[in-house]
Amino acid sequence: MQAHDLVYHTLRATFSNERHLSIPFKEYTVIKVGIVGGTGYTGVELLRLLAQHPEVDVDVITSRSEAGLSVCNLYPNLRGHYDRLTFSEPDPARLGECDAVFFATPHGVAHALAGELLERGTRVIDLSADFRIADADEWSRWYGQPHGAPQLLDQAVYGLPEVNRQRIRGARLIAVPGCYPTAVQLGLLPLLEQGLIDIDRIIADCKTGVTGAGRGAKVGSLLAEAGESMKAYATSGHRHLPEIRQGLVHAAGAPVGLTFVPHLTPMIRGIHATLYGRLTGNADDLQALFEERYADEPAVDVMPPGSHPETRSVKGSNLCRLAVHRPADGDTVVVLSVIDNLVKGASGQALQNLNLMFGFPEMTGMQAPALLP
Ligand SMILES: NC(=O)C1=CN([C@@H]2O[C@H](COP(=O)(O)OP(=O)(O)OC[C@H]3O[C@@H](n4cnc5c(N)ncnc54)[C@H](OP(=O)(O)O)[C@@H]3O)[C@@H](O)[C@H]2O)C=CC1
Ligand SMILES: CC(=O)N[C@@H](CCC(=O)OP(=O)(O)O)C(=O)O
Repeated sequence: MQAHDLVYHTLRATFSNERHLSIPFKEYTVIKVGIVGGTGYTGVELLRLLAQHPEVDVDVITSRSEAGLSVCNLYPNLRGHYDRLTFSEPDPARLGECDAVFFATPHGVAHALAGELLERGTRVIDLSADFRIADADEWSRWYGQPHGAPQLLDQAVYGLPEVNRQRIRGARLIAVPGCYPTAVQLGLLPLLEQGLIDIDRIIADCKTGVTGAGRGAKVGSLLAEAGESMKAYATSGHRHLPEIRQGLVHAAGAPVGLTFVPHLTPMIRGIHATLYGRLTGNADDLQALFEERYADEPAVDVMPPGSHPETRSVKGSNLCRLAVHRPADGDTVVVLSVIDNLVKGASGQALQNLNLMFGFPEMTGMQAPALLP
């Protein structure tokens, strides 16, 4: 079933999927989705969110290392939601029967498979960096390998709804923004769009939790290495730098000078970005500027003046919480931006894109407030 011929599947929605059994008789437009890379942190987060989505049926979920294992055996938090779903080897023919496929895989995997799925009429939502950078040579320089699908770049839409909502609605291939790029761009967009800061000297000082590094075993993610400690990394150039710069240049309409320094902190989830700019334009009411820019954005919350948003205030939710400050009424603006790297920074944003592409209410599956504490 493809997007253009969606039909009502009342009985299927009600009886074929255990997730719907407790829901009273109702008509649903159910689409079938696949997830490539279902054992990773963003894959399991997609499953958690999709379990609350009445119009999506997860039909295929892949893992090469866990093929044959029941999803609920690996992730007991999903028991009762996906009891008949089992990991399988990635099979383009099966995936191509889905209306949409999410790639929750390391870079390079979507390059290899996306073209075939698009030809079969399946929409692709890629959480990796494969299609985020418009210039294939630039991508190759930062990712240390040739770009595997430059012919698809023309149709890839950068999936930041706050910038590209209309294009996302009509897209067949979505590049879901990275976690740091989401937090940084949302914090700076209002200032850049209005030409209020010196675009030669922007600073993004960012902190992440350890799930940002994925579920694979790495010494740096061990409790004894990352716990009770904090460090900067990739100061001379992180792979998200060209992606962030691309978005900021688009907003400013001119080249920007950006210093981006990421830090690893002993959190499980969360990104905290502290963004600095030197004010050059008329900045009488920065609070009103931010409130107006995001007034109609369901995934952005501009907090009251003087606020200091906490990462835990967005844990598990598809929200970016922002606060804007002008210390001592000087010429420096400081924007604080927090997201959950696995939700607005990855799987939630991916689902927000799917909702837009298929005409579902934009935050379907993501209505619950954040977990606190
Ligand atoms: N973690 C985060 O906060 C964020 C991650 N991202 C991006 O999302 C993607 C997934 O991240 P994350 O969930 O953390 O990654 P993980 O390392 O936790 O999981 C990767 C998944 O991909 C599968 N996989 C690995 N290699 C291949 C392959 N060659 N072919 C098919 N499947 C493969 C793995 O399963 P198996 O090996 O069994 O097949 C596993 O299920 C990455 O590109 C990451 O950069 C984006 C934003 C934030
Ligand atoms: C802690 C840690 O290692 N974080 C990752 C975050 C990147 C990420 O999540 O990948 P995307 O490029 O797909 O967004 C990093 O710095 O590389």
